[in-house]
Amino acid sequence: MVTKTYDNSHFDESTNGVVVMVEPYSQKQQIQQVVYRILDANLDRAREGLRIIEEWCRFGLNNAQFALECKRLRQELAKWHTPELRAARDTPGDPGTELTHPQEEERVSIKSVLQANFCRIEEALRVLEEYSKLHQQSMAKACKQMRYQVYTLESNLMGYQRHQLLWRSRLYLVTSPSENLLNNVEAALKGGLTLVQYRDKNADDSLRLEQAKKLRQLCHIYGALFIINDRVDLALAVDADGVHLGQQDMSVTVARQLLGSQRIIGLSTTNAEEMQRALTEGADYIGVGPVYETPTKVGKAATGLEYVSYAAKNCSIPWFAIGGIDANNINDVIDAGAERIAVVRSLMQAEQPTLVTQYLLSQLNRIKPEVISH
Ligand SMILES: Cc1ncc(COP(=O)(O)OP(=O)(O)O)c(N)n1
Ligand SMILES: Cc1nc(C(=O)O)sc1CCOP(=O)(O)O
Ligand SMILES: [Mg+2]
Repeated sequence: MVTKTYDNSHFDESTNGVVVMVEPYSQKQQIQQVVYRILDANLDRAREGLRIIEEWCRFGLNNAQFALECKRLRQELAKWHTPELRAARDTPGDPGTELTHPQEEERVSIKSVLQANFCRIEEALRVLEEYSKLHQQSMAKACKQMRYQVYTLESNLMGYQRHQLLWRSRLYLVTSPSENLLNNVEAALKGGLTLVQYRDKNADDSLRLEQAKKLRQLCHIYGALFIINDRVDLALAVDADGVHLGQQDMSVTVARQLLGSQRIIGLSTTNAEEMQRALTEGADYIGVGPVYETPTKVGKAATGLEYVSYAAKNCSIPWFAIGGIDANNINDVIDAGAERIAVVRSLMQAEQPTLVTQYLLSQLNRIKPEVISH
């Protein structure tokens, strides 16, 4: 005789009212409810994350293409969010609503908001893919496809943001070894700097790696781009925004194969021929110089302002005049046609890098914004 009772027991006339155990059926139903709750929660999670990204694409970037892709994905998810899944919701009984992670509270920039939400969507889609295998195979397949579409969206959007910021950047700080490296760079970032290159020709790799990681983090906090001089491997190791190459370094073509299209590749040029090669090989920006002879790059002859004027007329990608530029001669360089400059000593040896950054930017910003285009 069965004496145990179960929630999903039923009255069976054939046994004269004796309670019949239907445990296998009951368990199956309970598991189905759990699966439905998981699907319901993760459909919401993925859609919320997409909405957050969509708002930035729409209002922050004014980019209809990215915004539409987010909307399309949200709508596709909505199709799978059926009433039976919604009916399984039990928010008061969900212990997860109380759990937060400290990182959820930390959002230092738009980039970190976007990255956190892409991560959230991708995780949710992975959960949906796995659990919907217990519910509906076609849903599992669709979620897998959507996950790959979100990876593509992430890569395209993050790359787009990088390139937008590159085009908007007018002042570029190339660092030199300094005991005050981080403080100096931070002071310049406080002045509005948006582009930083880590350059140390002599340090050990372990020190380079340590400093590059710290600088990347700092730039990330201030929403600035972080580029590594010479070394593609280091750029990848610290997840930098890109690399700056010289004529003697690895070619742009090979660097592009290693870094992909979303990261930035810059190339030094000293003449029209090198500029043309940089354009043909697909560099994202070039250095134009040395405009003046400089102790920072001993032995490299100055190109003078003529090459600056040539770049102003012929270069279709962002270019930075570099070499011996400071607060005293910046207006000569601007008058020759420069819209963007790169400096080492002017900021690394400044007593007040914030003020010097603000001054240099104020001079560069006198150039009409419509001149700088993408
Ligand atoms: C913005 C910018 N322009 C030029 C250079 C010089 O690069 P390169 O010729 O490779 O010389 P090193 O900097 O490696 O000594 C640069 N770093 N940045
Ligand atoms: C690193 C570098 N590259 C140059 C080039 O012309 O390719 S000039 C340069 C040094 C620029 O330093 P400063 O601002 O102190 O003169
Ligand atoms: Mg180099």
